[in-house]
Amino acid sequence: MAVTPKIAPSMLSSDFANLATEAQRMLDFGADWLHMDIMDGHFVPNLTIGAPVIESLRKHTKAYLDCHLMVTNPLDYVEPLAKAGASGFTFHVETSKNDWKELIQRIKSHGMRPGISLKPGTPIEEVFPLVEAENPVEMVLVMTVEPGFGGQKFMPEMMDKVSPPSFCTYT
Ligand SMILES: O=C(CO)[C@@H](O)[C@H](O)COP(=O)(O)O
Repeated sequence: MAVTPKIAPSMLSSDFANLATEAQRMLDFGADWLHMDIMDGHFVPNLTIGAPVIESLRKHTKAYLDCHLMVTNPLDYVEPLAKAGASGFTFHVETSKNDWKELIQRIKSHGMRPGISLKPGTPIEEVFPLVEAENPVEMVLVMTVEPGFGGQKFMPEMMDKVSPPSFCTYT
């Protein structure tokens, strides 16, 4: 199946006082999606944006808002982010061991696209059940940095998680 790469720059390094302008600049440079890093200061030691910022940005762009939920309780964010206009809702496998089926169902029923993310220390096999499920996620976000901050050094060893053998084994 041919996969078309998409460019989804993280807005984490934006001037948040001018987010709409920064977002348009990314789109003018050819971004397909806008990657929105949502952090709760609990799952990761940083606090960024939430539904109100997504809602404000949605008033200025029709772009795909690819929300990455670095939060301990992703279920709490489904309805607020759907109402705010989020397009994608990617949660972490480390925070959803027991309720990922409900999460996927809720995300989809609220009109958003479910994705799953995993930290560098989490084996890729942990997300296979969510990819293989009858009602699966539609994207896997392999973290190549520790979640929580921008500007970190790329971890090339993470590429083993996205090499064909890992998924060929799965498929
Ligand atoms: O989730 C994260 C970091 O927690 C990623 O979205 C990127 O690490 C954002 O930072 P830069 O791309 O600016 O380094």
